[in-house]
Amino acid sequence: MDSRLPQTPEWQALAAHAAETRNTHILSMFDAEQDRLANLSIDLAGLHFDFSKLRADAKAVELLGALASAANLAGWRAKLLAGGVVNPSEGRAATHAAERSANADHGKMRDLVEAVRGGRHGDIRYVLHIGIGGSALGPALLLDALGRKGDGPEVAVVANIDGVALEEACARFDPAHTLIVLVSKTFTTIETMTNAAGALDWLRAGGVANPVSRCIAVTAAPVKAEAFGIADDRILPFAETVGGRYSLWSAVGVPFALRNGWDAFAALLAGASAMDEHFAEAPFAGNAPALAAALDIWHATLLGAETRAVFGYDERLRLLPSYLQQLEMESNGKRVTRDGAPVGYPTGAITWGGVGTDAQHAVFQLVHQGTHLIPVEFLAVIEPGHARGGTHHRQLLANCFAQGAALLKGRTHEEALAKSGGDAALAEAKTFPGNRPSSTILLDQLDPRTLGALLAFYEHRTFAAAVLLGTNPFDQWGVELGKEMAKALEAGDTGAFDPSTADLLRRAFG
Ligand SMILES: O=P(O)(O)OC[C@H]1O[C@](O)(CO)[C@@H](O)[C@@H]1O
Repeated sequence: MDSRLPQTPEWQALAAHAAETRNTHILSMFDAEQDRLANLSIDLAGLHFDFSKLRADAKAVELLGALASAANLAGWRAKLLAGGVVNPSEGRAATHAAERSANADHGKMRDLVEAVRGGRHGDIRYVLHIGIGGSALGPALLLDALGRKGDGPEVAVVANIDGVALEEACARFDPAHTLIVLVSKTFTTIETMTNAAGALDWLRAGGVANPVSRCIAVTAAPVKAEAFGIADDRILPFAETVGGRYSLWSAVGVPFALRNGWDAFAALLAGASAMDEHFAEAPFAGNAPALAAALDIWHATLLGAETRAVFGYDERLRLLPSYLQQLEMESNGKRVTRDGAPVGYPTGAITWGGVGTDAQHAVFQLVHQGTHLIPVEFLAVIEPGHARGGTHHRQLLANCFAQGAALLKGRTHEEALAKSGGDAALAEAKTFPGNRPSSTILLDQLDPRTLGALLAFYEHRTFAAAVLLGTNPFDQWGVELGKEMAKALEAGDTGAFDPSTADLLRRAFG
């Protein structure tokens, strides 16, 4: 019995099975389970999920299914999708899926997007999107992945309070032709409000007489945006129940719609909606977000993998790891259950990653031969994102698939010896343990629809993991303390701080 885990039969059965099989070779699972590949593969909405190279056998999947039933995943999922309270610490629903349903009302956003793109707000060639966290990472990913296909204004996303970020973006743009989109759910975030003031100064200095008339606000606090001086017809509200890191489907996605047009934004929502339907209806073993979440917990909580790595073998997905870091770590980096009881077991893994093939030449040494257990997720797109011919793309995909195969198979000492002229020490250095878990997500193409489905998959996977862990994925109290302390520090309050912090403050501020 594992005393750190909940004392329920489902968790204890999982713990016992994990103890028995933690070193079972994944290749032997392929031998023992005739239909392993088919059982652990799911196809939907232009995405192919292959979980067969993860280190979980058929029994583990069955026990995870029992855990999902005991945790009432179906009930929580229904509650989420019906707009029930799934965020108890804030007494709120989480209505991001409603933003992409047939009933969502994006009329005001659409009118504004079409007016700007149609030239009815002047000759707008540039958009400065100012926002941070969930008010930046999703839009930045969409624009980086798909923006080069857009024909609307060029967009720069400015997040950091470091003035370098704003200065760099402004240097690219002409104030006479720039629209500012201020995105903040609360409309109080210090970074966004500071950058907003800086951007207005830049417009003013560039000869724009009434800079605030060049702003659009996207917020769940429209009264604050009005107080900032923004006219009602330029305020795009979204619901309090849409969490920042789940908000790109709401008006927070406006810069992508401005760049790529309304049809592209609608296709993004349609792809996400297809994933919502799948999540709502597919039984556990064939439900991509639910199964992925359960397998995440198997590796993180039961096998003790502290991190999980994500590598998109596609330049257009280079911002995916930072987007997922917020989605997964702000959601599932929790130390108490939704009832407020401390958990005694690992919750969300640390998400990190990069882009392939670059990462192979940087961090893969540790992934292949280091001492940590790291489930790796590979993403690749069958249709190339460029017109430079097949060589680039064949090599890109071959490298992606080779990494998963190498992590799985490894290289034995004997094989390494043959490559080391009989030098045993060298052979040991050249040995790869193998049996390292990975999953692969293969996209037919990267377009708004498939990207929408992919991001909705990650959202539901994050939610499903929280349900299995018994935690609340929709609050983020852990970001508050540092914010409060920064305010006090900035105001020069050295007294309340430890000697090291007080010294740093003296050195920097005098
Ligand atoms: O949209 P806002 O209110 O400016 O908040 C930005 C981000 O700050 C956070 O609250 C964390 O500090 C995120 O959850 C959020 O996405």
